[in-house]
Amino acid sequence: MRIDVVTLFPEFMDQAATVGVVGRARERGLLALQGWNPRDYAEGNYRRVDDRPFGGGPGMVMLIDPLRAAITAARAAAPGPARVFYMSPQGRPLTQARVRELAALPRLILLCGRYEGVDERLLQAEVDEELSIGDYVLSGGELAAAVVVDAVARLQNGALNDALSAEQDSFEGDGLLDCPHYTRPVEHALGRVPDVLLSGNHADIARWRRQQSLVRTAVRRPELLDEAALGQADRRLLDAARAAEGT
Ligand SMILES: COc1ccccc1CNc1ccc(C(N)=O)cn1
Repeated sequence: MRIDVVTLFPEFMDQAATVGVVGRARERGLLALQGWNPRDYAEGNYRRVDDRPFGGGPGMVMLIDPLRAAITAARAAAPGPARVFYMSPQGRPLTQARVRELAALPRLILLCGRYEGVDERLLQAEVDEELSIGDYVLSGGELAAAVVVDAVARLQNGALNDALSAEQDSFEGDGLLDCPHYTRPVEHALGRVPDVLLSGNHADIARWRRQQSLVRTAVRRPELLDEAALGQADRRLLDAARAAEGT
């Protein structure tokens, strides 16, 4: 997979794209990443990339032409069509289901806005879809782009060794919250590891983890339960947990 990021601060992406799983995916040739700075395509000796908003109001708006030239250069840098996404609070909320769809695409171009945003004519002409990582406003789209890069990178085959298959088999794969995790020591001032996890009984462990995910989702994010594909066994686990809690 190739991701091109159009941003006034390409160095911003460097760290997020060098450490951990993303860095490893790049080393393994699973992900190619390149930044494109609109300022490199800005005309004039001030190399303007923004200007004042028509209609007045505070702040600045990013100019069409430097962005358009950067997007065109990014498109031309590799073969095949690329879908262009604009990171914006006005975008479609990002979910793991959507991340899985994005991770299957051969190419993404992520457009990062700064200031008050981008001239609407550029968005209409060049952007296929606006994406939001949540209902809040950041000073620029770069952090949102780094979130997308990380989320799709870890889904590339070979990026996560065995953890991804576990995730997809487990509940995050079908919309439930994750279960609690424990490691050494068994006994600690903060408490003891649940005995089932020490039992070596893989069926009991899987059942306990499923039940924990179901209960957590029911308590913290009940709206996710409605969308999750719960089986008969799931409902029994939830009922048993509620009976045990006396809730
Ligand atoms: C004032 O900033 C803007 C104004 C308009 C568009 C983009 C920006 C860049 N900022 C962003 C970008 C994305 C998200 C998100 N929720 O995904 C939050 N903020």
